[in-house]
Amino acid sequence: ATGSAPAVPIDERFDIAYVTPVTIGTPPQTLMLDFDTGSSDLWVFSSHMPPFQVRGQEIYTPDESSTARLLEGHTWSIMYGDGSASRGNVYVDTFAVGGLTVLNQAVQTAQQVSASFTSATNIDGLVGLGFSTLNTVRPESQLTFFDNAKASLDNPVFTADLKYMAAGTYDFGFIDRAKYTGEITYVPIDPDPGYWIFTSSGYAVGASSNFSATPIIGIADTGTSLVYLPTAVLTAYYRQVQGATNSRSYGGYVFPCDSALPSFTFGVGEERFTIPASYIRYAPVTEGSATCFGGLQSSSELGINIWGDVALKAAFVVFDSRSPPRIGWAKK
Ligand SMILES: Cc1cc(CN)n(C)n1
Repeated sequence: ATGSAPAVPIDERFDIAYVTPVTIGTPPQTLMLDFDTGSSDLWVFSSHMPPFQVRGQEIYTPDESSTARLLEGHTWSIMYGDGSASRGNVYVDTFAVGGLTVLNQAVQTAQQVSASFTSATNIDGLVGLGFSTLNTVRPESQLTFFDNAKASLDNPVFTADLKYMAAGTYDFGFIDRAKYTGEITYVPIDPDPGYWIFTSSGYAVGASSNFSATPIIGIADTGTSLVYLPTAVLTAYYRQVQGATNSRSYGGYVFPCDSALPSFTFGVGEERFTIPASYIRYAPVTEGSATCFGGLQSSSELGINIWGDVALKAAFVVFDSRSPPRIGWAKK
């Protein structure tokens, strides 16, 4: 089996996050979920939430699904790197995305979500594509949809083709030769922490002229908007940007929106990927401001480097969960 589904930006002005249509239950209930390689819970806004926490999101109502079964005594609770959080109980039900159907998928129904989820009116929940060891359901942790689907997939892989201010694609079970150019460069993944962790071979400010060959261990995270890298890399980059400052009040590097920006190049093995300046001129700090927030930010507070959407949309990325797992990067 194979599947293919769109990854649609939730905002037409900035690539804050991408959502993908899925159906849950019988008859099918359609929700738009954020496919997140940086976590491993499949959770949804639900009929179990207080109405004031729902602001336009679609909700899953298990009582209206003839195939929903409560997973007795099971609960979940998750907090993400950005401080957002949610928790609730658990059902199993039929889950379908891009032509793929998984019976008895654990669907975590929210009872509480934090304010930032309530404000994200175009995100109805998340589909974790990390390793199932990270799943937060207790007393028995649950498998991701990808782990449940894997045995029936033509190949145990999924790919991310995210795009700048446009709809991209998640493919499951196959690698679409038409979505990339040249060859795919694969590097090993350390699955133990549960993330898609790999080592980048270095970086350059601008094109890959002055490339610094220095290993950068980080996670490929489709659920994070920006790129978070070590301070040394950030100072090397923003030193080239007129008026750039690391703003405590805005919580990161900002610069005048009309400043010239270099591109940013990162290495995967011998291959070099360049993030265009337009991706790094991420968004005005507030609507209409002449100050812009950078797409490259510091990882010093996070304890881990993150290759989020700003980097992922510069490439075609293969998440290959063969044994041992690996990640592949190709130009497009
Ligand atoms: C909701 C959410 C998901 C992620 C990435 N794993 N973050 C940082 N926030």
